[in-house]
Amino acid sequence: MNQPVLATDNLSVGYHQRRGQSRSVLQNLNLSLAKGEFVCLLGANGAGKSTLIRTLTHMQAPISGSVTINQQPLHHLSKAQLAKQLSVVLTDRLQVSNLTGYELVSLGRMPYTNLFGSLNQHDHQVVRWALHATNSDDLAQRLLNEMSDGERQRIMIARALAQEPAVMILDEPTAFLDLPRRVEITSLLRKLAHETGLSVVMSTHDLDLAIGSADRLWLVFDDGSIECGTPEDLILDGRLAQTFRKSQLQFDQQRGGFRAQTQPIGQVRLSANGLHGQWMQHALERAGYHVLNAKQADCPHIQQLENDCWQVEHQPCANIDQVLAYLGNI
Ligand SMILES: Nc1ncnc2c1ncn2[C@@H]1O[C@H](COP(=O)(O)OP(=O)(O)OP(=O)(O)O)[C@@H](O)[C@H]1O
Repeated sequence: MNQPVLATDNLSVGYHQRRGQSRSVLQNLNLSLAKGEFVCLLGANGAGKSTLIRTLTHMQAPISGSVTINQQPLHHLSKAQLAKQLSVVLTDRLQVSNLTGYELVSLGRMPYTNLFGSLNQHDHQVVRWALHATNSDDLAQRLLNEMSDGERQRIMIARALAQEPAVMILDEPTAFLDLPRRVEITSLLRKLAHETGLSVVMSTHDLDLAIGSADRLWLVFDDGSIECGTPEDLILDGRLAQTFRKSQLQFDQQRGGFRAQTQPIGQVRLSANGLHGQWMQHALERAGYHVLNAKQADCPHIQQLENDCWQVEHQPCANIDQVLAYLGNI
């Protein structure tokens, strides 16, 4: 395997307390991030994601162990050297200001500019490239305080990209966004990783998006460890379900999502296929039924006649709503 771009060696992260004591939140981490890899960091609230991100980005000292970037320990790098290797996008609602998008992205060139911060031709080229790569050309002349949260997040990613780092680390970049914008930002980060060779770690609570787009997940467990793997391996071997086992949720291995753990209100048998069949199953489970497809079950049988045309026992139903209503009256 190629050398990792970012790696941790027996890293423990946490907080120093009074009287020289320390409280570690995550321990003995040996993480590695490859070139061009897109990783999502997942874990329950308070699991330690932000603490890890602050430590990986040198904003907080480790309790023990070390972090290296391109084989160099973080603490050996000057601020400017580190900024050329690593850029950070934090959770906090972005501070609105009267800078234009272009001016903000230009700030990403600070590690490369002279004392006065003047940009040369190459710097301007990189700024324009970063704007373009994040689909933000149209934001260049717009004021930050006139942008939506999604637009501001894109421009913050462009600023981080203008640093031309090897690694970009983002703490919940999709936290304040609606679903289409969350999908847009996640796809953008994945694309940047795969097309430009940037290595990206983003923490998120968007399980579906993480499963659907990350090359690997870093899963934070409540014992302070982190398990790494492809989303599919972590689903199949049950580790993803285990991460959130304390919450009253059940992980659905088939669909790759969590469901509230509830007692089923009854059993039904479903004979259906295709898209309509999938959504019928979804509706039945949402309504609280345990759905079987085995023939032996002695329970109401829902049969698909064609697309959204159903028969429950001998009752024809024209849509899912009618099936649920009929079942409710049996
Ligand atoms: N400044 C601090 N001093 C001491 N303990 C802290 C500090 N900040 C966070 N913690 C504790 O460290 C643990 C991990 O917090 P952290 O914010 O890293 O979790 P998280 O996974 O990012 O949570 P969330 O998903 O809610 O953002 C928590 O128990 C938290 O209370």
